[in-house]
Amino acid sequence: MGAKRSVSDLKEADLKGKRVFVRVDLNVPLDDNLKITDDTRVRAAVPTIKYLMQHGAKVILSSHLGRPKGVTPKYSLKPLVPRLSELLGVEVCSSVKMADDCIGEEVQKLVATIPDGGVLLLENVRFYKEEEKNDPEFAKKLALLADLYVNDAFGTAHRAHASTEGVAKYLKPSVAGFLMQKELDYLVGAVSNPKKPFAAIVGGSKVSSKIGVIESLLEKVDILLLGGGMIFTFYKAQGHSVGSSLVEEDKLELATTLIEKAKAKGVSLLLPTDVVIADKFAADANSKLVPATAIPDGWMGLDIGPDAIKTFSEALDTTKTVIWNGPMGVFEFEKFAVGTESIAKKLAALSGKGVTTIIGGGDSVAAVEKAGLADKMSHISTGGGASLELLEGKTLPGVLALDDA
Ligand SMILES: Nc1ncnc2c1ncn2[C@@H]1O[C@H](COP(=O)(O)OP(=O)(O)O)[C@@H](O)[C@H]1O
Ligand SMILES: O=C(OP(=O)(O)O)[C@H](O)COP(=O)(O)O
Repeated sequence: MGAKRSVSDLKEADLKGKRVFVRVDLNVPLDDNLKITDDTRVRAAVPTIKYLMQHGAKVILSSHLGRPKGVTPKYSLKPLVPRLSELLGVEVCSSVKMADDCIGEEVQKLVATIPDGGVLLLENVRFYKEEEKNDPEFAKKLALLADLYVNDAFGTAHRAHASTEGVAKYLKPSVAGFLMQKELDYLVGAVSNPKKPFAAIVGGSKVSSKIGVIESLLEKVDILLLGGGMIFTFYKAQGHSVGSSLVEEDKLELATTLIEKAKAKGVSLLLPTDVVIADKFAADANSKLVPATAIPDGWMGLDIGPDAIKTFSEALDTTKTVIWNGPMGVFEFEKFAVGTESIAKKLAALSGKGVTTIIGGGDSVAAVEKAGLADKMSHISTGGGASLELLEGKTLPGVLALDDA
């Protein structure tokens, strides 16, 4: 996938008075009172919107929220309007309006009222099943609203949907927004051309969900640190007792192959030497520390131990680029969050010393945010699934559809 045209290539002459369809990812968590509990994605969408506003464009924002089946009030994007208005600045608040739909005559009428530099937020594009089917007729109806297209929805760029892929065929130019560009710069740029030594930390629950990432990273990294639930499949494959830890029996052979591949490629693959085990999968479980290779029956490994943290930290001290995907333990339970928190702290400290630190989406981001260290990292991805697919070396349809640079 070559470089894509960016919104920064569009100047005042290209934008003034133009209707710009901007696909953003405003799929944020809402509580029972429809309050936003994490506005990271809203904040991340702001630079592109502001740029377009400042250059006199009429900004039409489109996003999905959740996975609704048809029109579902709890998945309306209306709760996003106040925060979006706040972030875009008081003088433009009045121009953030809400269409009750995302296509059709009424929406077209509303679009016609957007002043230059104004913003309109369309209703959840997934209220139409045609969105996820990438229906060309639906994409044409979206395209009818605008003159050009900006895709800044990195978190949804792995979906070939009408608003992320189909619509790009009918609107030209079709360009990447600033967030999309930044995500690609870090997750493709820094990873394919990293300052070396380059380390990857891969954790999370299952080997099966990370095979692609591990295989792809083995081609690039000098050091690979493995943590989380997946390590027990590796230990079992090596003949160790893992008690009732998470194991994927059908992935034992694969785990052995991955260890051999790392050896053949000269990648230093480190597994935790000690683990914190629990007598049940619960926040209030009894716990103790044991060597990772000697977990007693009836106990399960839920976190990496202090010795592993020390070994991992020392290995990371030698690096210039680190990418992290997946927690080191069940960080949702306080007792088993130490490994994940320690790695987050280590990466924050390394960032301070000029090491490029990239957090590849999903639960690892939640863990870094929980530790209050998000602003210390070089880059935190806004996409879980999308960043995984990129790290696996896949091409994202939402990016592929954009104009080449
Ligand atoms: N030792 C473990 N045993 C069981 N589950 C684990 C263990 N370590 C981590 N996990 C779980 O893995 C989940 C995250 O896995 P995954 O979705 O693969 O990560 P990510 O979202 O970062 O890609 C977390 O919910 C965490 O509780
Ligand atoms: O939250 C998202 O993905 P993520 O949880 O993998 O980061 C995106 O908004 C995509 O949503 P989807 O997985 O319903 O297509």
